[in-house]
Amino acid sequence: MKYISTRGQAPALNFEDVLLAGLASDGGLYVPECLPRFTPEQIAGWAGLSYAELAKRIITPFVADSIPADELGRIIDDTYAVFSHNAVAPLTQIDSNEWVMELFHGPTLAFKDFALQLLGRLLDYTLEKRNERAVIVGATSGDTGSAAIEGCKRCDNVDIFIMHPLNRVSEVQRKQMTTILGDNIHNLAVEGNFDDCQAMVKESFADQSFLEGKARLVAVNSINWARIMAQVVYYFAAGIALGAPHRSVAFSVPTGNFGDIFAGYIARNMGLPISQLVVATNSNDILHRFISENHYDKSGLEHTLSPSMDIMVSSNFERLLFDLYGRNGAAIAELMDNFNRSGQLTIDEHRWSFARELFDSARVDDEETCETIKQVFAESEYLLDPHTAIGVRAARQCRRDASVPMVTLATAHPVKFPEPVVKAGLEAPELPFHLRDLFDREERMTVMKRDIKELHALIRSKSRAL
Ligand SMILES: Cc1ncc(COP(=O)(O)O)c(C=O)c1O
Ligand SMILES: N[C@@H](CCOP(=O)(O)O)C(=O)O
Repeated sequence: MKYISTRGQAPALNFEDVLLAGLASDGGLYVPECLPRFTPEQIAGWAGLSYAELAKRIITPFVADSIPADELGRIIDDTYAVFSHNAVAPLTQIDSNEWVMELFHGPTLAFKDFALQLLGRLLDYTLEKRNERAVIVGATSGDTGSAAIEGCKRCDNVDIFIMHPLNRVSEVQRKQMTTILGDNIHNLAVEGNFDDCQAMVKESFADQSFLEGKARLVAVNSINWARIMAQVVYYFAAGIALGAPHRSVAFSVPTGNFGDIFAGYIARNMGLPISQLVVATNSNDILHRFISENHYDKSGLEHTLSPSMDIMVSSNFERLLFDLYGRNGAAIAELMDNFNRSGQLTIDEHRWSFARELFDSARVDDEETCETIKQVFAESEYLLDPHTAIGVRAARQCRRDASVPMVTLATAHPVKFPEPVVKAGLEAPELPFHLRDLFDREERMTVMKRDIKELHALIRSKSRAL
């Protein structure tokens, strides 16, 4: 399978090179040139498979020319063996025909583990095989950081630098990142917001001269196609459990960088009958404004009770635009150029209407988030984390057809975000056994300005590869 850039100028690559590439050299994001499509008979035949077996069937066509089947099988088995629930992504019913898919049974208690446990192993395998070293630069609003560190901490061939916005992640999130100590792990707390951190990641890919050709720069954010690929699997898992391919399914997805919901869109294009995708945002509602009014415009970033979604510029939105513009890279390059200059974007009406056939959206503020946590707990004694609460509220607001199962992605465990739980008048849950001493562990991080030169100097001084 070949991968092409959304901006049409970068060379087409195979999976291995895409895994190691991050952003394309023209500033675009890599996507498969042509998606594999499964027949209803194939999908029906997957009922009852374990999560790992299902993952092998879905991931194989994306990686087959880079990773032999037996290696891939071993990597996938190892990846999903570390999850603490046998079902890996269990479904819990919270109302009639309404479900949450729990994506928080991995080591760091958020959906990021699904892709980053896999990515760490894929990187390890690939770098070892090529005898190469890599520098990872990532941005996090709280969850990607710890999942990436957990996923890559054992890779001897990587140095990992993770930027988070100073004082803008929850205590548990920060501790999960900063207490994993190792010579190859570097936590950087940036005086800025998530968008600043993400912009510095992209600037680093655009000009890699600071590496002096001595190491590869690798992305762990969802700009890396491997992240999206791994996240496609759980849509199939939920859909099949609820009757696909004989029955359609709808999903509501707490959304920030548009990676998770984009994986749902890909699952649909691969043959899963998804009839509706709900983009659920917090007050940082740029994506809701696009879906509801065809107006994508950058405004100030607010600090909310769902900090992982405090994101304004959504990287993966470009991947959707690429499809909406008939996969015309030149058109996307121009569109993104205009957006970078003006901070605004509106697309042709017919393209937007096409997106609206599948996508709906809702914006949920902090007060409504706490109300929803309280309401769902009163209805079913099920405790939602604030991001999932946004998803559930949006699902209830936007649902098109009550006969279609509606699944909200439970993207994090509530233990990571005690503040909104307590504000909802409920008791915060206790940390699970493997994190019980989290608050006693030694922390290590460096505070820095939003300054690309400072970042690159730090990387040069700390990376073992440079
Ligand atoms: C808990 C949680 N929910 C939802 C999201 C949003 O997901 P995405 O950025 O893929 O849209 C994130 C961060 O990305 C997150 O950490
Ligand atoms: N919410 C994320 C933000 C980064 O998104 P990513 O999916 O592109 O890695 C986080 O928790 O860090």
